[in-house]
Amino acid sequence: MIKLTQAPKSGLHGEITVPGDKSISHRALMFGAIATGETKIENFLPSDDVMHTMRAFQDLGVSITQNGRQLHVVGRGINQFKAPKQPLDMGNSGTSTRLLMGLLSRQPFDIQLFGDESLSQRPMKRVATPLLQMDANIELAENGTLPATLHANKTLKGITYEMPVASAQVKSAILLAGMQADGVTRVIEKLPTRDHTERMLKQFGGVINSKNGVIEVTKQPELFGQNVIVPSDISSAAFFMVAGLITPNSDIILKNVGINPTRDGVLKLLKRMGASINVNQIQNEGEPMADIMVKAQPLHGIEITAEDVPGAVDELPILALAATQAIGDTVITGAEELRVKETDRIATVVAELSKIGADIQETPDGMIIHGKTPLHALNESALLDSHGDHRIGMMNVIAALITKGDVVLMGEDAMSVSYPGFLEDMNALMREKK
Ligand SMILES: O=C(O)C1=C[C@@H](OP(=O)(O)O)[C@@H](O)[C@H](O)C1
Ligand SMILES: C=C(OP(=O)(O)O)C(=O)O
Repeated sequence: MIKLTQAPKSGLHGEITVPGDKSISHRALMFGAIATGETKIENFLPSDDVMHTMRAFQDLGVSITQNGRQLHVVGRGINQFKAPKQPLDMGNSGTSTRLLMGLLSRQPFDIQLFGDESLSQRPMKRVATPLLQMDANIELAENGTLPATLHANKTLKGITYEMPVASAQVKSAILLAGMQADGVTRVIEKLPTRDHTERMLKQFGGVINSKNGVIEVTKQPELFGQNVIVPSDISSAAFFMVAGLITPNSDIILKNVGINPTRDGVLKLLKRMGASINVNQIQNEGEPMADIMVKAQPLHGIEITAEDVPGAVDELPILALAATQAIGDTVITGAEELRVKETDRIATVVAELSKIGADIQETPDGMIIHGKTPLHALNESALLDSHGDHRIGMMNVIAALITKGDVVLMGEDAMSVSYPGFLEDMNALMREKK
């Protein structure tokens, strides 16, 4: 349990570089492991989730050495792993689990995957269903969850799969299996989801075509080790963007943030709320990056609908906090995917922000937030809870900056799932302006 603090009257100031992107760090490890030759990863994110992916590959016989945020992977080539001696521990990480189910669906030995309590409740059939159609041999627990067994399997066949949910994890699992399958694998997306897998496959010398929502891949003969530079995670940066916008007198610069157009929904939505955010692009190739400048300013309520969700799916909790400080109503619909994340994020966002006086209602597929409401600890003191969910923990820390009264946070450890050092970076922005 930790005591949270309000921002100083002079606001938040300074320049920070948030850690590397979680989605890209997972994928860099995966492609490094199946490539031939060496892969160097710069600005790797050593967070709890990504470390579970790293240890899984070590259990599969891949040599990986870590030096802080630099990683060195000696690839084994596709289908060249060693049989692991024990079940692979996926911890809290949906991305590790779902992508590895696809990547490891054609190995000559059985592999078991298990996860923590939260991950063991999340739906895995969405990945197993298309993989079974590809002739993978996957067994899940009766209710379609972990633990999973990926049974030994020699062949996979390509399929055409129309995605029933907008999910980059499902798409990536199919593509990672499709790279090892006979024939063509085609994924059809109604709404675009993050395309880091597609971009990285190209960087590693693979061939993949994507046009008008149809992504096509065939068997990849060989991939080649690369130097990967991981941009800073826009999902982590989003907490400080909102902090800078809603905390009076603030101005913050966020360096080297990944602004892949399939991930930058938070910028688009904040701009729609009236924010003027300065985005100075510094790299255009591979994964685009920018320095982002935010200043405290007034916001107004907006409608966020299903089309907006995939590009900002992990940022909706912090956007809900921004909406409490926006004038007018913010109505979020088409966001039922939030119910199957680390927690039911519709329920946990509403529960937490209600504790500090937000006017917020839960709906089946989203929430309605009436702004602008001053936040204050009801009964002088508020006991906030991460519910074991990193993004809910960080949302609470940012909320406390503008909440009157005593605020404490339970379950703060969860934040290291995606952002080890979050509180230190937060504190650095709180130092009084010189
Ligand atoms: O592919 C990825 O790296 C991710 C995809 C998203 O999940 P879904 O595919 O379930 O939407 C996102 O919520 C998660 O944090 C990371
Ligand atoms: C949903 C998330 O991650 P994952 O699905 O990998 O657990 C997240 O990081 O917010």
